[in-house]
Amino acid sequence: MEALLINKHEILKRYKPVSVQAHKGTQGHALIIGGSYGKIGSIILASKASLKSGCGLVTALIPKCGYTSIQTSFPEAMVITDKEEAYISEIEFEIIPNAIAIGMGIGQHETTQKAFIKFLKNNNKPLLIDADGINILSKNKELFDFVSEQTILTPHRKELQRLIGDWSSEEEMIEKAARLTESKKWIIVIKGAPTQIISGNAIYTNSTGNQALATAGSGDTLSGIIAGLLAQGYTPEDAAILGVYIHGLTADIGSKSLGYQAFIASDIIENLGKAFLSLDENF
Ligand SMILES: NC(=O)C1=CN([C@@H]2O[C@H](COP(=O)(O)OP(=O)(O)OC[C@H]3O[C@@H](n4cnc5c(N)ncnc54)[C@H](O)[C@@H]3O)[C@@H](O)[C@H]2O)[C@@H](O)CC1
Ligand SMILES: Nc1ncnc2c1ncn2[C@@H]1O[C@H](COP(=O)(O)OP(=O)(O)O)[C@@H](O)[C@H]1O
Ligand SMILES: [Mg+2]
Repeated sequence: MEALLINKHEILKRYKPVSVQAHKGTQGHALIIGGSYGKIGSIILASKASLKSGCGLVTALIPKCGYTSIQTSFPEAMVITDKEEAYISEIEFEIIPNAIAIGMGIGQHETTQKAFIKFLKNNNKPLLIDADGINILSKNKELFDFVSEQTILTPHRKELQRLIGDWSSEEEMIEKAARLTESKKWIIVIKGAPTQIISGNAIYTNSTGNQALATAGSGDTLSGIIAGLLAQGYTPEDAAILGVYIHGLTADIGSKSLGYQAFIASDIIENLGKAFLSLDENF
């Protein structure tokens, strides 16, 4: 496998500044699906992160319990609510999204699992699967055939272990993950310190980020960033690489004033502007 470092040089090959002629239609529409009672925050974080990563529109598909909190805390998002109060029971939408992120906070209720399976069998949009979406895949491996090529999976190491089984070394972990990406043509973002991305026959190691990111919701936020980039038309590989880099850069920037303890996932979102501006300086 080719081993590459994700540094600014690598990023500037892939990054596209926003066109002067842009309007919200050209910037793409991200659909963020997930949340369950007590975990609506994961979708608020992911939705906000997607819009602040430059997509033009974002819609959140959540259970009814989350409606008021998301519309109040993040009025820019449009919202579709499930008929169920506490969990998602069906995944249906009229909108035509450019990219979808699913799984954050979604839980593993039997009905949610059935809805997720039906969604996978019908989806044809660029897709990111995170968190409980990955856990449902791990429990239903026959679903792998319905996860199309170029789908981005963003497991932390525990989620990865559920997906590919245990490993006795870092090399074995990479080998097992690479076997899966080779056969399914997925892109796997192994979140960690540092994060590594396996795509095609390459493994990319991120050069940004720090322990400020060891905080609830930082992965949900990364899923939103990558979905926002996917919606803008970045290829899945570029969206994953750029998303991981920018996500880590917000912590490098933000922890300078906040330190490591007080930096929380919302600070990732607050520092997205500075992170993108550091790339624009080169254009
Ligand atoms: N505010 C919210 O609504 C939040 C919702 N969340 C959602 O909560 C659900 C559960 O996510 P969790 O990741 O907490 O649950 P998991 O059960 O997947 O992971 C937690 C367990 O995995 C271990 N673990 C976590 N990260 C690890 C790493 N990098 N390396 C090794 N072990 C690791 C922990 O020690 C713990 O034992 C997900 O759907 C997630 O999206 C969380 O993201 C937290 C915030
Ligand atoms: N010590 C660390 N150094 C760099 N990145 C970290 C560190 N700890 C956590 N992260 C990053 O924070 C994110 C955690 O993701 P995840 O566990 O899914 O969070 P959550 O599910 O709570 O949103 C990942 O992107 C991971 O790479
Ligand atoms: Mg997570």
